[in-house]
Amino acid sequence: MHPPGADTVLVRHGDLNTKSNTVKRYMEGLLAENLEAMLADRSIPGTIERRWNRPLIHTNEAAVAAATAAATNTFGVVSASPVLTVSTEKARILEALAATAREHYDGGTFAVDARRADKTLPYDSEDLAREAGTVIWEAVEDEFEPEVDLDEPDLTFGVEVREDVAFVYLETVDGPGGLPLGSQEAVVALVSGGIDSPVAAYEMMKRGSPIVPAYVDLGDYGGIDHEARAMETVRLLSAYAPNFDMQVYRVPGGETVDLLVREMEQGRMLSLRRFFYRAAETLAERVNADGIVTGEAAGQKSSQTIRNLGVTSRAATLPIHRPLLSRDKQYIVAQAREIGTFTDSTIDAGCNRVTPDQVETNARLEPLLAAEPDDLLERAEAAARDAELVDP
Ligand SMILES: Nc1ncnc2c1ncn2[C@@H]1O[C@H](COP(=O)(O)OP(=O)(O)OP(=O)(O)O)[C@@H](O)[C@H]1O
Repeated sequence: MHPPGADTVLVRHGDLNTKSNTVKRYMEGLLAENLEAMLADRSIPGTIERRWNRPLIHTNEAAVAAATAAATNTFGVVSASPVLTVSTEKARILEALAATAREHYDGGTFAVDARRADKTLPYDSEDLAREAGTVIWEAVEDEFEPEVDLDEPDLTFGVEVREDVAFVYLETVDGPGGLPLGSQEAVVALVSGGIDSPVAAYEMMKRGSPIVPAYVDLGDYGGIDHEARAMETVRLLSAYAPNFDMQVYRVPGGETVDLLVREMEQGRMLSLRRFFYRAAETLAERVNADGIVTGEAAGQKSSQTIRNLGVTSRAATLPIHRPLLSRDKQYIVAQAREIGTFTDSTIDAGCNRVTPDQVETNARLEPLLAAEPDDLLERAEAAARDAELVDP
């Protein structure tokens, strides 16, 4: 919902404001590039203007809702509003508010949220809010019985007055927050066909790290559905990063899984993790990434007890980031739904099928190393070198 004639999107960012001016300028530049790419990917007309702390997207009224949606899918954006731009003259602002009220008010309570960045203007935000309330009231009172509610209004008329222009809007749509993608170094994302790993990858992207997705082909223990699901989630994630390459490295792991199932009972799941981490690390060297991200959460599975994570993580020297470590499943599922990667599928494939009858929750490194194939980590390195790039 937007004021009649709105053809601009006001974009707000958050964490960038805590940076030094040089870093902030750099990050704002990245944000502008990412916004441009997002618009182009969705064929939305628009140009980006970098002003004050608020990037603006200039588009047209027919595209302003789609441009707002694109902005609120861009990392680093806290919120965005489709706005009508008018001069800072109070009469013009009040006129725009009255026209907006006539178009969109249909009963219920309302409030005015007025902000003023330029303290030299001949009116302050309180005056403006008061007069705006009266003007809106008068615009609709013939048809309705308007009511003001400053705490929980049905409709909020927003006004933001800057140095040389003012913006009038009705809607503030939340974005993901975080930092612009590309402002941190890349990480290799271990993605399976599950619910958690795409959410973990998304969390790293949200903090600015492009991801290099890696899927370990588990041979007969994975299967076509498992891989298809992993690819589909990467494809969905790539919509948040249209100007970043999101091809997937498919790491051949089938033979090693067969070997582990044949030769190990207890602990084989942990050795498989060690294979994953070392493969991811080798891949990271290959693509110049600085970390690994997984969807693991403390205690979610036997391989994810704090002790087991401690033992298996030693297969890699690069940091293994686990943004979901402290999250409950319910939270992760809600987040997966929110970002669009949730899948209802409950196919029994992937690591679950490798799990032995007797699970290990309390591993120690030395016995695990003694039990696993001697060349496990060399196998992982070779597999990462042989990994092929596939389109998700
Ligand atoms: N086949 C695979 N290829 C790449 N990474 C994998 C694969 N299987 C598991 N992982 C990684 O190991 C983590 C823990 O594995 P787990 O067995 O819990 O995965 P899952 O339940 O199949 O999937 P998810 O954790 O995504 O819900 C995953 O979050 C993912 O980062």
